[in-house]
Amino acid sequence: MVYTVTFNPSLDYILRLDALEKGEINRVTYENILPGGKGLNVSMVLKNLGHESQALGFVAGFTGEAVEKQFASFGCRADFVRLPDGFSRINVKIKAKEETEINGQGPLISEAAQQELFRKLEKLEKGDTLVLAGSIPNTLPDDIYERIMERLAGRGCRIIVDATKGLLLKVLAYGPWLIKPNNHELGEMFGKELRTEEELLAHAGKLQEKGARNVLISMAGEGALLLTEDGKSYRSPAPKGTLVNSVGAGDSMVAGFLAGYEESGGSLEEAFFMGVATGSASAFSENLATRPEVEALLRTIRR
Ligand SMILES: Nc1ncnc2c1ncn2[C@@H]1O[C@H](COP(=O)(O)OP(=O)(O)OP(=O)(O)O)[C@@H](O)[C@H]1O
Ligand SMILES: O=P(O)(O)OC[C@@]1(O)O[C@H](CO)[C@@H](O)[C@@H]1O
Repeated sequence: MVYTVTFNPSLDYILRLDALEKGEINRVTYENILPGGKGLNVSMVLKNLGHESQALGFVAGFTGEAVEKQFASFGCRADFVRLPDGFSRINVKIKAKEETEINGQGPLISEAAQQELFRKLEKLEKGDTLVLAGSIPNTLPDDIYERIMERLAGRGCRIIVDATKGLLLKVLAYGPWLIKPNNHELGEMFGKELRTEEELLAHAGKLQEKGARNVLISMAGEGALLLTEDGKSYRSPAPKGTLVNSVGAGDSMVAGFLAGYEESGGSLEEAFFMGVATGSASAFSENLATRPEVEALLRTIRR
């Protein structure tokens, strides 16, 4: 079973407008509200691809109820910890000439609530996959990913971490099965801009030296690279298409990778191409990738 953990789920309020004028009243031409947060997105795309998962994390208040309800309406399973106070955040995604995002802070997560999540994670067993994705609210200790990985050590679970630089660097010692920095995040981890594929793969190798097993580097419209634990590397251009909504492209890529790995009986190469196609299918669509969209793109990049 795949479990996704999202510490700070959200309602993503997606707005489209011709131009965003600072300091003015702006009127939108399109609006939508979707459940969000990286782990939830991974679960929703897995569902679209025909794979079950269970989402874990924290929700609070009326926005939390809306997250739960909408998430369930997509046919996704969740076992969230409900917090007594506060409300799940609303993240505003403004699509004008350029994309602007305003992500909320999220509710306070008490020590007792953290323990409740840890109890839920006790059910993980050999062969299960855990996806830890997204930021940690600043009301939580920033070693929480490490604490989870420490507790699960030796159980034979595959752990995927999709987080930004500080968080990601800290979990490497626990041997995550897959990490997915984008090319900019990878550069930031080393305090430099990485321009060529050779530079990116060399630095992915440095993350492997620190403990990461497989490193998937996403590069938005430039495609992706994969460095596997047995030293093989794969590259793929992004499929051709028109960018409609890049929110969740990275999460979709993780879901596609997992689905591809599962469906191919454990081929990292197949997982990689399915990941790229799924990321791009989400980027080219108003909503998250669907199976027919992914299959159509996969045919354009895979043999
Ligand atoms: N403009 C684009 N054109 C084609 N494919 C894209 C585009 N943007 C994203 N993708 C696809 O999605 C994958 C992941 O995108 P990206 O590198 O932006 O991840 P990310 O930085 O984690 O994104 P996010 O945090 O917005 O989810 C890319 O490797 C590519 O396959
Ligand atoms: O604030 P975080 O946790 O880093 O990111 C949250 C978020 O921006 O990521 C998802 C897209 O990847 C959105 O659904 C969500 O709003």
